[in-house]
Amino acid sequence: MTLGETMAKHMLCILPRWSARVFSVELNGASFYFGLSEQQQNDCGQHGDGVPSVFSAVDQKSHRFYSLLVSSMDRIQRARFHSQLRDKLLRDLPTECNVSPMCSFLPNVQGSVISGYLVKDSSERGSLTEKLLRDYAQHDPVLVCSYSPAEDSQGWTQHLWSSEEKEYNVVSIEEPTYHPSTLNIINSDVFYCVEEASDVLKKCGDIIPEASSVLELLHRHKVKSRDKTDFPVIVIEGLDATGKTTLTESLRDTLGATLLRSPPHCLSQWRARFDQEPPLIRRAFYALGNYITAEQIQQEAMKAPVIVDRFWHSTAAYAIATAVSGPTCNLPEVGSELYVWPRDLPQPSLVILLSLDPEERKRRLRNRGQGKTNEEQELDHNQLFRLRVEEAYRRISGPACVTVDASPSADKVLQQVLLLIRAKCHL
Ligand SMILES: Nc1ncnc2c1ncn2[C@@H]1O[C@H](COP(=O)(O)OP(=O)(O)OP(=O)(O)O)[C@@H](O)[C@H]1O
Ligand SMILES: Nc1ccn([C@H]2C[C@H](O)[C@@H](COP(=O)(O)O)O2)c(=O)n1
Repeated sequence: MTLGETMAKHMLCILPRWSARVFSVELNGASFYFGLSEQQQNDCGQHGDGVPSVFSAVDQKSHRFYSLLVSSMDRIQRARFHSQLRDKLLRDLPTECNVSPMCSFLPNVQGSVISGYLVKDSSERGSLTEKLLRDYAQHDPVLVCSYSPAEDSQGWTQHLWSSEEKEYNVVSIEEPTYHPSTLNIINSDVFYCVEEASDVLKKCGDIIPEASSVLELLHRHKVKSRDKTDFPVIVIEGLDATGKTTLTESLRDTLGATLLRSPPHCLSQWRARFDQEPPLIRRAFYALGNYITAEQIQQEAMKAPVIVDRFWHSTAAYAIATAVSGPTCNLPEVGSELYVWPRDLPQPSLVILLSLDPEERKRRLRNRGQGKTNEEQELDHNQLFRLRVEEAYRRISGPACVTVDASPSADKVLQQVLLLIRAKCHL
């Protein structure tokens, strides 16, 4: 079957429910929603005040809009093509084109999100953009639509560039209860069992040879059981530069404990490689790192207390905060299943979250003067992202984290944490 035939078959699955789908565009930090209607109504109530604001401003009528939704059937291919598509659009389109993240989804239906981009073209040479996007529609796994002012000039029409060339009225809709970015988190951004994360890495063995090495290590470090360990296991969490390294090393020395970290040292050589990959693959790598660390914890906690620098709280909190955009109210609600600890990952005895005023954190980062990962730079530049990570940390349950103010001196923070450990773990 050719790529075109495979895509046509896949599109047939989407199209029957096309008009039930909602479209969401992320523009200047806000989400805009619109829907589709198949009926041709002359009634201006169809559009009128209800024209979705992405299209509503008068001057927008001189622009051309296009949407591209990634429609490959294979989810690894879909994840990789989604991140390549943005680079491709920014490289190929005239500079007057603006590219914003968009997606289409069935309201409140888990796993229904199809991601893509909205292109707003303000260039004089509209034909160039159109020619380019027609070429994408033919050769790439994307479903392309264009938008034009409706004939009654009251609203907008969506033209689907499939073999059917169907048209729909663009209609305004109410904001859905759940932000679409929360709908595809399970086993795409956050993994709730080892099999789901391993499955992702198994499927990318052909394109990422390092994936097989990670799986081999995982096989050698299989978690044996979830039985209670002889000695307590204490996890230290927090944003970068909140003092985790400083504290975990002091705890190791004071308690005569073993210090472990997630991802474990044995994965360090592949971390940078997986950090370049889209969230599906990157998060699966970190999820598996937790299972390898869990096996090391089980071994070591038979002999002495164990201190762990980052564990599942970090994996889930960063993944959820990245998947969701905008303010913290877009996060999955408190008590959501998305915050629940994986059933096959042994739980630590205590999780401490170090919290620090953003200005002091920046000061410590400056003083330390090391290079930063993209996500660390994002924490610096994007205060909404930082708030989402911190809030997601606090919402994770079973075990929930105990927040400790990390602004006093390193010794005071150590004493405070020792008090908590002695109270909770009877050390
Ligand atoms: N309580 C404290 N008061 C003042 N400075 C501190 C304190 N704890 C740590 N620091 C300093 O802040 C900087 C960051 O600390 P540290 O490396 O321990 O943070 P971290 O959370 O492990 O960071 P990362 O996650 O990026 O590795 C270091 O220069 C450290 O010496
Ligand atoms: N168990 C873990 C540990 C780390 N991560 C991710 C989250 C951030 O992107 C980054 C922070 O790690 P650091 O730079 O402090 O080593 O790594 C994770 O997902 N799970």
